Amino acid sequence: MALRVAINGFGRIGRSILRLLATARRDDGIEIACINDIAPLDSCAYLFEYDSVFGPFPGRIEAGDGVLSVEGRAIPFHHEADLSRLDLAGVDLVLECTGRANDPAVAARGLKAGAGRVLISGPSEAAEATVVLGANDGILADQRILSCGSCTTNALAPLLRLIDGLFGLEGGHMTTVHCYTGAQPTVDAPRADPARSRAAALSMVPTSSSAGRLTDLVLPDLAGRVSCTALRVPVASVSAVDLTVRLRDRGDIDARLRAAVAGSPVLGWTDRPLVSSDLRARPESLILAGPEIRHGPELSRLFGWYDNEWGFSNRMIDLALRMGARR
Ligand SMILES: NC(=O)c1ccc[n+]([C@@H]2O[C@H](COP(=O)([O-])OP(=O)(O)OC[C@H]3O[C@@H](n4cnc5c(N)ncnc54)[C@H](O)[C@@H]3O)[C@@H](O)[C@H]2O)c1
Repeated sequence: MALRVAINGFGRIGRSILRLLATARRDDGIEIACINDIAPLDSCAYLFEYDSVFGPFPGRIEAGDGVLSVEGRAIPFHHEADLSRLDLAGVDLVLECTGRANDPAVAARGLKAGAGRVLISGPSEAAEATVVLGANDGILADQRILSCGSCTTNALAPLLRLIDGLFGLEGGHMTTVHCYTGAQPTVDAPRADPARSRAAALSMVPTSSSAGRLTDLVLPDLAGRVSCTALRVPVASVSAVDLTVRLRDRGDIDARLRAAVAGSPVLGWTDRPLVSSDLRARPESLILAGPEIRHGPELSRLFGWYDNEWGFSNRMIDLALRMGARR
């Protein structure tokens, strides 16, 4: 039986998930029961059809009378600020993509509405656990509210898990070279964090990353070994992990890493001299870039690309299916 899913918050991640479920992952056995957003249906339908990053939707989109129709498949579309006011009986899982579910009351709204479980598309202290595929998915049980972590945590944690197992990770530092997101303004505007108050497309913006805290949460045995920062750059799509590490065993790192990545469900590898736009719409959590890896006398520099929207949305679907399999 198909997994019945509701999407709450039809922004970059909510729309990417629906686009995936209507295209590359159409046959995954997920039925969209409904979508909810505080923005009007017409605006949401327009942004779903015309996407500045992924291009026009390759199919027919129609909207009207509370329904978003994707290639003739009608999806009820609600316009409700408080999800708990909807009737979600029969919905197995809410994909909570509003960015507001750090608040326990918001995170629980889907359950209050009658849905079976909630998967949050970002860090959340309200979640019973944070699960990152390829890093700590062994802890997946019958939790009712889960967080899928962040895009950067999904990129970094599986890599740390892997290199610690292969070489022994003594310590390191990661900078995510991150495209701008909707959390940054297009022109200077007041924000609590001064760095994030500056025009997103005009400067490289050094700022913080939640990936350090979340990676420690997801990989408690490695907690405290890798610090994290972010450099937000004037690019609209695709980010990179730039990781400098001290490894115990330094023998034949590239070849062993490349062989191990070949068996990973979430990590990839490239030997090509790529730039960020080449990685748009890649489904992996992280694609290691062989040509960018360097080894100094004491430290190694690993580098990988990730499409923070598309890769992460694929992980949301993967995790939803894993949660659904426990129904
Ligand atoms: N953009 C990324 O690359 C990315 C990657 C991984 C995780 N995330 C996380 O996913 C979450 C969403 O990010 P995004 O980039 O999609 O943001 P976004 O701003 O593009 O989308 C959020 C959507 O939620 C809607 N919304 C806000 N309040 C609502 C409410 N009360 N009820 C219903 N809808 C509501 C907004 O109208 C908007 O359409 C954030 O927690 C973010 O950290 C984002």
